[in-house]
Amino acid sequence: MKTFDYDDIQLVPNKCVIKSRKDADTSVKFGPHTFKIPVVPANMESVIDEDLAIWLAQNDYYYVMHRFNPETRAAFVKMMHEKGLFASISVGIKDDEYNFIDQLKSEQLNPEYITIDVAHGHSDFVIKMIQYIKEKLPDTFVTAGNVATPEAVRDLENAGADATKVGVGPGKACITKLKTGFGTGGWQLSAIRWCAKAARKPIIADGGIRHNGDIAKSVRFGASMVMIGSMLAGHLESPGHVINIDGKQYKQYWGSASEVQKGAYRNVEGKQMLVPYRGSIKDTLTEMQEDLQSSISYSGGRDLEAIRKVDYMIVKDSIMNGDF
Ligand SMILES: NC(=O)C1=CN([C@@H]2O[C@H](COP(=O)(O)OP(=O)(O)OC[C@H]3O[C@@H](n4cnc5c(N)ncnc54)[C@H](OP(=O)(O)O)[C@@H]3O)[C@@H](O)[C@H]2O)C=CC1
Ligand SMILES: Nc1nc2c(ncn2[C@@H]2O[C@H](COP(=O)(O)O)[C@@H](O)[C@H]2O)c(=O)[nH]1
Repeated sequence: MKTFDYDDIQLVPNKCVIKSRKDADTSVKFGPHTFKIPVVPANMESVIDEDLAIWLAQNDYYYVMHRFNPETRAAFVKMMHEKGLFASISVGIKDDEYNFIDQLKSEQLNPEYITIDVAHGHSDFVIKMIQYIKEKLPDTFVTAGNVATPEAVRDLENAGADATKVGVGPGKACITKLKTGFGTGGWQLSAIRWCAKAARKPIIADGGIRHNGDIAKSVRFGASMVMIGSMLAGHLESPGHVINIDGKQYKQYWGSASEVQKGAYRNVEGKQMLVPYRGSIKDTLTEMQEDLQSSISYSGGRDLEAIRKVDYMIVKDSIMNGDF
């Protein structure tokens, strides 16, 4: 199969029909809510915490809280609902997680969104968890992942998932490709395209975003939402500490399957690294929205739908020469 990734593609402009980029509508409906932009910070401990989740929900951005403080999740759902905000949490697939779903049901805490967050989402045990959540919390919008193939998307959708998350190994802090030989690293955008053709429900493109223009490319190839880790980790609001090295500021970004996250060197498929400090996430999200408005203008339309129809050129191995 001929494959490509974000740097191998350029979208082809169409005649502009809007007077100003401000007139381009970047909003997206995902599940029961409509959000400002099709971007969600990764559900990683180094990317999101409760304060950031509250700010994102208050400002019409989608968020997914991580699952690495499992005992705080029920209180988190309650707190968000008391503030009049939507609750969006993550679960795994181990036995305790079934007790947690039972707890949510018995306490009538119905989160609007649950994301099943495991490395290898094409699994009987993910299917079982989807079915369990849908039985106990039928009104909750369930995203399941991560997967890499159309067959996986169809299996999870057939089990009841409302959305699937695509991307195995393209992440910046990822070493899955090196440790296991598997994944979509190097062909993530092709994987989005391949999976989106089979999907009957929304897909989230997860991992490998390195530039704002990659968001538009993800939308072009079928993503409804784009999950971003490293590019959203280095902010004032991000959980890690600011670190000064030779007059430059950085923040720590660690993989969810790293030794740092796991507290042990077992089945490690992620690493810790430094990302440049970028100030407030508010400015970065605003810039992403402005760049996406520009993308819509280049697509010759007024909203995200227009991007989905544009032509593209494969420019393998050429476009990054000297650009950055
Ligand atoms: N998107 C990506 O490319 C990747 C993301 N991650 C992230 O790292 C975190 C930890 O992930 P994960 O290890 O799945 O979470 P868990 O530790 O919750 O493991 C998931 C469950 O699936 C079992 N399992 C069987 N085969 C695999 C496999 N190949 N990989 C992982 N689990 C398997 C595990 O058992 P056992 O542990 O006994 O094998 C465990 O019971 C998550 O947040 C995940 O999103 C991790 C790697 C890749
Ligand atoms: N293989 C691994 N993938 C991981 C790990 N922790 C998170 N992730 C995935 O990466 C994306 C973010 O990617 P980025 O390119 O935007 O930085 C995240 O949403 C997860 O799917 C890990 O330890 N190993």
